[in-house]
Amino acid sequence: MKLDIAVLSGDGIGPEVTAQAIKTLDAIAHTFNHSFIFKEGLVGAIAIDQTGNPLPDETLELCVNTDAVLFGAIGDPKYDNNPSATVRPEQGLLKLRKELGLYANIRPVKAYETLIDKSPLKREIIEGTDISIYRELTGGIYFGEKKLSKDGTVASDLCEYSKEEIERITHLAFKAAQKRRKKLTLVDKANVLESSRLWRKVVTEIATQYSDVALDFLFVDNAAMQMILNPSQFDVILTENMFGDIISDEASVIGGSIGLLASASVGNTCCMFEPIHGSYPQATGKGIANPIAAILSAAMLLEHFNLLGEANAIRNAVEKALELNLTTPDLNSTNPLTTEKVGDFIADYILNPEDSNINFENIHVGQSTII
Ligand SMILES: NC(=O)c1ccc[n+]([C@@H]2O[C@H](COP(=O)([O-])OP(=O)(O)OC[C@H]3O[C@@H](n4cnc5c(N)ncnc54)[C@H](O)[C@@H]3O)[C@@H](O)[C@H]2O)c1
Ligand SMILES: CC(C)[C@H](C(=O)O)[C@@H](O)C(=O)O
Ligand SMILES: [Mg+2]
Repeated sequence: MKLDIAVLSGDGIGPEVTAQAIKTLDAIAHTFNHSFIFKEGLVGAIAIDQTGNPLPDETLELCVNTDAVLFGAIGDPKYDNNPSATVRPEQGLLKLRKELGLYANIRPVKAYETLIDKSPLKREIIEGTDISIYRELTGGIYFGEKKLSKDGTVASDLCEYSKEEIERITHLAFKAAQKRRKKLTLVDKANVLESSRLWRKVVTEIATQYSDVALDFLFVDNAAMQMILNPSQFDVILTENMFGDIISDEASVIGGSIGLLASASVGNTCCMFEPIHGSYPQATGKGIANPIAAILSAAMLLEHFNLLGEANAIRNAVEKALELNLTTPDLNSTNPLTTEKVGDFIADYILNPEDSNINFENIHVGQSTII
């Protein structure tokens, strides 16, 4: 298969982790005889620095005219720490999601057996956890009208949802639940918010078309607690934009590191794949960022194009790295590998999964090659 992939590495650790995802996709292309063409575009703080615009027109055009977008991360403290900045890196990401119509963001959360004892949560709590979070991505409070009074003392952000916005992601979430453990939990704040009451009404109506799926509801404050107390109760979680943002970072604790959590953002025509983490500016250039979230985002890209064997080859290589403790400091405090070395190992394992010449015991930080 030939795929054109727009690469938007962005800021901070974005370029480092995205480079490992590309290395992995190159190994897949080589092994399975595909052609992946990568074209780079500017986004975020680096785009502001170079063009004054967090999403230059050329980048948007590149993304519209490609098969898929691979996104790194954006964000820079020089904008985050300046409340009066008028242009922000985050605006580039939000505009991109909106313009590409990426209304559903799918964030899988899983407890890897080999990492369970590294999680701050107890084994018996997280064992067996396998959740798919369906986060609405182009509506709600992120995109409602923003106001600041003239004297700068009153501010507001409107949280607005239409029936159609709720319907389209709800169908995707129910279909996903049908292929999984047939349970869907709507996370909302319907005891307080009118927008949440609309979510409940619409989701309840649509549930009649998916009678094999058990639907339940949780208020977001309780859901945040349940995520830590009893995460294996969840199968598919459906939720609005901001709640999904927050509970997915929280859920990453189950896996052992946010550096493991990938995502797919889909709409009617375009698709984008990105780690759920941010630009982790403190780690920029240090080689300590975990590249696995970016690499698993590449696996989600392949799944989107029905390249299931290829996606599995990535997942197997990632699981091998985790099993052998060939990981970055977030998961391995005693003998960590660099971002690049983890990427090297994963790509190498894809190329030579059965190669008995790979001596896994001899992989050390500081070597330029794996063997
Ligand atoms: N999709 C995105 O591009 C995205 C997502 C979240 C935050 N951001 C932006 O990123 C910047 C930093 O935000 P933040 O510090 O709140 O969130 P962050 O996700 O960048 O980092 C939070 C913490 O998570 C851990 N972490 C994140 N990525 C990691 C990785 N790959 N490997 C190991 N550990 C990792 C680190 O401990 C880090 O301190 C901000 O500008 C924010 O707006 C961007
Ligand atoms: C950077 C920010 C706009 C973004 C979001 O809130 O959607 C991020 O936190 C994410 O999870 O992708
Ligand atoms: Mg987030």
